[in-house]
Amino acid sequence: MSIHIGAKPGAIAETVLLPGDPLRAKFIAENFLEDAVGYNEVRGMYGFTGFYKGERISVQGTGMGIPSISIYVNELITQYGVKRLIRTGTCGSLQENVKVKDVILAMAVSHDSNINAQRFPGMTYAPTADFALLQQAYAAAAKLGIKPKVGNVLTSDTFYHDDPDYWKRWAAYGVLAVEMETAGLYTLAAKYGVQALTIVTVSDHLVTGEATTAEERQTTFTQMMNIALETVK
Ligand SMILES: O=P(O)(O)O[C@H]1O[C@H](CO)[C@@H](O)[C@H]1O
Ligand SMILES: O=c1cc[nH]c(=O)[nH]1
Repeated sequence: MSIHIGAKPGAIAETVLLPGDPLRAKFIAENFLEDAVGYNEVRGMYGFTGFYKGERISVQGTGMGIPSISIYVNELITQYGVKRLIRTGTCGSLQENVKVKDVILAMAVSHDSNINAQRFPGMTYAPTADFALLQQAYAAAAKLGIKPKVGNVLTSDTFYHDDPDYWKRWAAYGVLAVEMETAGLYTLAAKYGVQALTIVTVSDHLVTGEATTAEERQTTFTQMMNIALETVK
């Protein structure tokens, strides 16, 4: 057991899917994995291990924001030997041509994270996806008939910004969408020499104001799960 994950040694696979929402972790385990067994309920942050087409895979909720995902990613890598981490999350589109329910592969990530600002004082680190995983995910998506957007996303520490137009600067520089964890995930994966990729589905649109319901976010964004699972099978 680690401080925040109640799993026995060996109970977590080397490949882990990471949704922010623990109920999405449960949904993935129940609908996409065979013989899934729960290994964590600490803080209600569900974790399960099962099989997808014979490949042993775990799925672990991470909570929201870099501080929360960093706790799980640190413990998964350093205490459970996890080697491949794929975030399956939601995001807000910053571009007219990136529509609600589109899937994005985060090739790189911009951020306003104070955690990385403290980690690299006076310097700027550019967190990026693992190239092999990115390539495999793009190929897997093509085989599934899905054409994901690929590019730069924004990881923000803040969901409710004081300035409602804060995102427009990022949008002007081609950033596709905003979420809250990928900069932390990619930075820790680089630190520990393991593979990471973020696949996100657009749940709402900052340009048009469109939005999806919590239930849709939990249960209908299945393309990204299929891409993630086909990537690592
Ligand atoms: O749906 P998840 O994976 O939680 O991702 C997005 O949703 C949350 C905000 O509503 C943040 O965690 C953001 O990154
Ligand atoms: O972090 C997030 C996720 C979805 N939509 C947003 O605007 N931000």
